Amino acid sequence: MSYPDYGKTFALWREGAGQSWHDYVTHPFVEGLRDGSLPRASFLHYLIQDYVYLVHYSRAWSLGVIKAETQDEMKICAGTVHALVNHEMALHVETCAAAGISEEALFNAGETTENLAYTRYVLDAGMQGDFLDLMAALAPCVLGYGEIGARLAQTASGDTPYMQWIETYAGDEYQEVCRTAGAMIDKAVERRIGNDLSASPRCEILQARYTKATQLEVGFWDMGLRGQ
Ligand SMILES: Cc1ncc(C[n+]2csc(CCO)c2C)c(N)n1
Repeated sequence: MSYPDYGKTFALWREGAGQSWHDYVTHPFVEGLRDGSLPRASFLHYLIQDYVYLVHYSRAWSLGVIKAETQDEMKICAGTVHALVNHEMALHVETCAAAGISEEALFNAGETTENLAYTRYVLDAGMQGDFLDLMAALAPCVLGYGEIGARLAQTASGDTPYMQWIETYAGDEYQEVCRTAGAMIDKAVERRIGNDLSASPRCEILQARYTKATQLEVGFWDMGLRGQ
């Protein structure tokens, strides 16, 4: 099956991540969302951890504002921080509130090791490196959920209780976010490396960051499944 077009850097990194990418986007947790078999307790466990994830993930996009070299990069990073803190997290708060879990409980939830490993890895990639190192570690999250949403919208059972989750990521608004992020990454590569990333000495390390973040996404789904 084809995948969405989020630009040429995404296509290269996605291909380079190979089996890890496949494991991420077709994980049993994702299949459980698609066919509705995912236990509610697993979903809630995932959502609570994901709230904490988004706190640190927002910090990583804030680092993007610091590492940006153009106005366009700065605007997109600042806009993403705003969207995360004021909108994306609200979705988690709403769903958890309906299950009797308060925002304070979410903010103070104990962080699992898989969760901590992922976000601190991304932050460290950004602190050690430049804007591209940070983007390579951030990209699997943004673009992976876009690809997952687009696929699930076409194949999900009509009666899955997770349709709202699927529609959030499959919807035009989120797909546009992915295209904008993909185009911004292509421009950032062009500016710092030129038009042939695969021939650059930086290619290997950027790919390693992208692949590692992808594997940490797989670990995050595994963690979600354990919350049954
Ligand atoms: C573990 C984990 N990975 C990816 C996402 C997806 N995601 C995180 S922030 C965001 C908005 C755009 O930056 C999206 C789609 C998630 N929620 N949790």
